[in-house]
Amino acid sequence: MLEYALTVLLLLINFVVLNCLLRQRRRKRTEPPLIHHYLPFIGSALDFGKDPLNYLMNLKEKYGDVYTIELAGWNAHVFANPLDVRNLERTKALDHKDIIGDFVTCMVGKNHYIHNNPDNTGPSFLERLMGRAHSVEQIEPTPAKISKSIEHALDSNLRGSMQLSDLCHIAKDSVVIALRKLLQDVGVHKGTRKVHLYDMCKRIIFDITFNLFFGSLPDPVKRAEETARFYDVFKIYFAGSPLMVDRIPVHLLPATKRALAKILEMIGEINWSERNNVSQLITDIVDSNPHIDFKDARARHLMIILWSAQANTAPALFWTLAHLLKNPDAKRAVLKEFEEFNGRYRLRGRSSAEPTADASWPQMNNILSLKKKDIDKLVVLDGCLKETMRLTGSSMSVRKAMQDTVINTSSGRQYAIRKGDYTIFFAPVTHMDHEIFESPKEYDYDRFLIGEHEGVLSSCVPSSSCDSDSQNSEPTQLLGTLRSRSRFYKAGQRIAASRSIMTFGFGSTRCPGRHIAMIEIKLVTLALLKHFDVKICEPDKPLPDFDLTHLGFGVMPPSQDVRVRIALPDDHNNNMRQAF
Ligand code: HEM
Repeated sequence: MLEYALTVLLLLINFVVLNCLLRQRRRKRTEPPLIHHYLPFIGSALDFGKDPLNYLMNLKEKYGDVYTIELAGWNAHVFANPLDVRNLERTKALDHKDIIGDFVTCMVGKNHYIHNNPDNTGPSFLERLMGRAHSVEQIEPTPAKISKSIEHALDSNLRGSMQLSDLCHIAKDSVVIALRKLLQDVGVHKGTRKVHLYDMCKRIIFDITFNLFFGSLPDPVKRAEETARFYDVFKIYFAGSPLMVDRIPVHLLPATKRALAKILEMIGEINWSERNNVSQLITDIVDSNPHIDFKDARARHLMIILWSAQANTAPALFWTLAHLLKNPDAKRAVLKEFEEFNGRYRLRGRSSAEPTADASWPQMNNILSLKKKDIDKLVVLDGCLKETMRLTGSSMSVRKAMQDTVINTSSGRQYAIRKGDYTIFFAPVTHMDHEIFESPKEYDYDRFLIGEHEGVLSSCVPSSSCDSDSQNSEPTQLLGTLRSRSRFYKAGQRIAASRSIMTFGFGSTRCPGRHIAMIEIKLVTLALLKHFDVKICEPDKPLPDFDLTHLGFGVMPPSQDVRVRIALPDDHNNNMRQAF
């Protein structure tokens, strides 16, 4: 009996080994160098997961700018030179729709597609959404039309400059209301309070995003209660979502599954007609199909928007603040620029936000009166955000070859790519490139600036004055001379600043929410650092490492939270009287 079992086992092992050998990919002459792995299917996944940047950089050193790895069953061609991004963008056969569709399907635990891919031979967008309850012909508008209108809604409402100005207008109220709610809840008006910075960023970004996109209840108390109810459920789902993206079946994550079901139910029950300022993006998505059966799919779609708008913005805000708090020169320069801007334009604003009953609480009129075009002028702040995006961005832009194709590289070589293969561009490979950025691991707040700034910044009136709330400083040459840096160089070739930071992906599919994300982060940063006294509790401790579970999504969250002390500035009341 034992002999029989052993023979079966040996046969089985032989079969598996033979199968793996036969299925092993063989490189064709025109294809990129192929890295062989000991573990079939898993391939590079373990090494990549441990230390992706070093793993890919070592391979680049050995094999050059383009090579092929097997990553958890995918044949992935890694492109490691930002000068090749333009060619990747231009290659029509490369597509991201299946990738996003797959990602979204993981996120909601069932088939759900954001784009209708005409090349898909499988069930279409609505067939998937509706579990085939209806044939495509029965549904009006058609799946392709709905998909198109959602794509259009994302594109026009998040990228158009008029629409962004409108969003910015609502966002500044949302920022002031969210900050006031959170900081008064922890008791900052009663004295210094210690809070966890990342936790605070997640709460603030949720409050802003939810009310900015989904609109808000007119009654401030009900608005706050509703936001808190949504956040309590959302945060459980959010914590489990990286595991869902890693394809852990949702039924193995009971808390996440319950939170997902609950949040979809809550979204489905929203009465849009009783809300103020529902964004055009959400209105367009809600209107994209009036069919009653679309309700569940619509809730899933809105949930994806809610998730996409938080997942990277919250960690990006955390790192922006953490780096500014760790680097007093950077913080001083940001506040100095804002003061000069205020001094020059004498910002005065009116809020649609309810005025606070507590007169000693900052009204933040200078934040409330900022317009998008004003924010665009704050180049030092913008430079700090870019530097943060560079240091913390881990986006992995993946495209699928929908047919056999050839990609040219900047070195003049051509590589054949097979239909069904993937191309990968991992942003940190560019962000940490010594040829493009000097000392790339360091935070250098003026890396993205050019102009005669050094003397001006360091000669800025003593730090206490730079930190003060005074609005009276005369404009100096600072605003006039500093500009955002528009290009970098690698191997003597120009790289546009937009391609030197790839945290938002690249090409036509670059994150549509990037502009509003930056606006939110800039508004919160200014409001918090300008109107409150914020300090890291343990200033000598280095900032935490990255939480690698979010690798490839965009911005990596911290592996640990950082405690900060927040208080109203000592001279708050005096300044308020002087300034307003
Ligand atoms: C710091 C903040 C953010 C970062 C780093 C970020 C990053 C990204 C990345 C890397 C992609 C994939 C792009 C590609 O495949 O090339 C993406 C897609 C997307 N992002 Fe963002 N994102 C941020 C904020 C937002 C916000 C605030 C929204 C608001 C709604 C948003 C909505 C989306 C959507 C809808 C997609 C899918 C686009 C499509 O496939 O058509 N993102 N984001």
